[in-house]
Amino acid sequence: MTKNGFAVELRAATRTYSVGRRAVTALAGVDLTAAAAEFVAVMGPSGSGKSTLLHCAAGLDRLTSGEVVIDGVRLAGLSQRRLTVLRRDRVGFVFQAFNLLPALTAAQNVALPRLLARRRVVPAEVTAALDEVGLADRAGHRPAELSGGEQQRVAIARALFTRPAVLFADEPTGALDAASGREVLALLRAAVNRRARTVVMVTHDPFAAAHADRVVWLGDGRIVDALSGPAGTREIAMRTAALEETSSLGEARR
Ligand SMILES: Nc1ncnc2c1ncn2[C@@H]1O[C@H](COP(=O)(O)OP(=O)(O)OP(=O)(O)O)[C@@H](O)[C@H]1O
Repeated sequence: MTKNGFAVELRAATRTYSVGRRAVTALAGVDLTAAAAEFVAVMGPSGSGKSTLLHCAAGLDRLTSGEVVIDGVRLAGLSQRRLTVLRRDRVGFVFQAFNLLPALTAAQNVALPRLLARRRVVPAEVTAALDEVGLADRAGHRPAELSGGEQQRVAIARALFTRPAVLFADEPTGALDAASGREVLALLRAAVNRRARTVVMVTHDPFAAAHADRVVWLGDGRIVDALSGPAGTREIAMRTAALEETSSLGEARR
């Protein structure tokens, strides 16, 4: 944890892309922080900037202006090499499509980031990481031999294995059935409650967002609404519907 208690901070985060001669503003000055042991959900309509926010916050993409600080380290000041090291050591990422390596077993997938960092891997620790996601008995299975929910649980074990300051999750339940989605959300919640990890999750699903401590909504690259304190699925769904109505009215007027 940093002195100010934030695992991740975005300050006036702005990202524009050039598309031909046009500039597309994906993020237009976002201020967002996630405290240590906090679970933040990011919602908003398609194209509102959610993935861009997550990718910039995780150091997978660079801001055009503004700043990202992870665990007290400003990303802008880092060389490519140091950024890679910070991403490897301090950041976990879980994707909608699991992104496991198909040729490796569950255990090898979990151990891979540490092996790539040329760190020692203790087999018992890999087993413990898989045990924590309920898959100790699947350690030798390859992704094709696991269900989607099981693959995502391996991906979570892999992301948490380096004990990251922050775990970013991009629609982690988007490709899962309801029961598997619930298991994944319970694991993310447990990582916050039991391991004091910080989670920032992009989701379209109000039920998923209801697992967070705080929900923020993006619209046109800006934060347009926020709910602090745990909120129910209904409340989140109602706010989402209201914002989507406002944004489609805005589009119709343009
Ligand atoms: N690499 C890129 N080049 C050009 N434009 C981009 C790029 N990435 C994102 N954009 C644009 O930036 C805006 C925000 O995109 P982003 O993918 O962050 O939205 P999103 O909220 O994650 O959408 P979705 O829910 O559909 O995934 C969109 O207008 C998108 O077309």
